[in-house]
Amino acid sequence: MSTVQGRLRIAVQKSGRLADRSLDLIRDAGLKWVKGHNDLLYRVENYPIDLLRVRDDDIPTFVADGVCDLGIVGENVLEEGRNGGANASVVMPLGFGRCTLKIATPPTLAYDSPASLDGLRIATSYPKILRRFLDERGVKADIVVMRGAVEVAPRLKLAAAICDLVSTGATLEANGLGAKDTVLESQAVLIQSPVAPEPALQHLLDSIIERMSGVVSSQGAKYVMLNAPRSALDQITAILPGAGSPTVMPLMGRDDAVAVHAVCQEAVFWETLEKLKAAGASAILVLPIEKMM
Ligand SMILES: Nc1ncnc2c1ncn2[C@@H]1O[C@H](COP(=O)(O)OP(=O)(O)OP(=O)(O)O)[C@@H](O)[C@H]1O
Ligand SMILES: O=P(O)(O)OC[C@H]1O[C@H](OP(=O)(O)OP(=O)(O)O)[C@H](O)[C@@H]1O
Ligand SMILES: [Mg+2]
Repeated sequence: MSTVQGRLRIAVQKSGRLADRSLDLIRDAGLKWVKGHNDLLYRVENYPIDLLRVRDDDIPTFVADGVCDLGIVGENVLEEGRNGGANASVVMPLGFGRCTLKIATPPTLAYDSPASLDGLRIATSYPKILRRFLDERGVKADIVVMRGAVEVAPRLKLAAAICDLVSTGATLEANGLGAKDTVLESQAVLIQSPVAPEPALQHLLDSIIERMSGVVSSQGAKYVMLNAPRSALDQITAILPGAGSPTVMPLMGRDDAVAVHAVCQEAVFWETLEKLKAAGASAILVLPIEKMM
């Protein structure tokens, strides 16, 4: 049973890289709140739901223990937080907060493969994930845990190499380190508690998940409308990126051409429009999609 009677709880990062995008997703799923005095808890006005704003490291535990029904957290934090007990399950990847946990080394260290780390010290904030990575490859290395500023460890001679999150690579570059092997690819995920909510809230929980799924799948998706010569229909539908079966409709007074409407799940670039045009398409419109279910 959820700990608060009559209300669902969603755990989100209070401040940091995932905070804004997590609230955007929840807002796009139709939830409304006003920021009150209580910084820890946002009370949703239009549904019996509270948003619990916490350090991201605490989110997997809150969700695993049933303190929260849902949570939004990076896969890196979720993996690092796994233990022997009941865990939160991943409902879906959310497409933001993408980063990679990588081994990085200074130029003075000869690195060919993880075996090059044998006998060395590696600094990281992700000791469990790194230990598993090394064990799977039979590499014996010491791990020194740092909560932040991991990239300074080689300069301070605290460690020979590091294992840290990378996205643009600017932090590594600024510290004279080079990215090597990938330990984990990560993005934000929606996680769900193994503890069921009280029965009266199950329907709301399912509906929030479905709405979030709709928001995520409509992100980047486009609605494309165009006119196509019948003779080029196969070629044109093949060019449309990530379109399932497009809708094909007659055009009034035209036997030789049809209107094609398609939902494209992948980005529609100018290059795609140029290819469509070259294949005979005309009157091409690309529209954003606000909601999808
Ligand atoms: N450079 C990055 N680019 C994209 N996503 C990142 C990057 N660094 C981290 N992330 C993702 O964002 C999550 C949150 O990062 P952030 O730096 O805000 O965490 P934090 O400092 O641990 O915050 P908290 O105070 O909540 O503990 C990370 O766990 C990771 O999933
Ligand atoms: O490859 P880059 O784009 O440079 O990003 C990588 C940096 O981003 C993260 O830290 P963040 O900036 O979130 O600060 P933190 O270490 O205080 O969490 C991560 O720990 C790296 O230091
Ligand atoms: Mg944290």
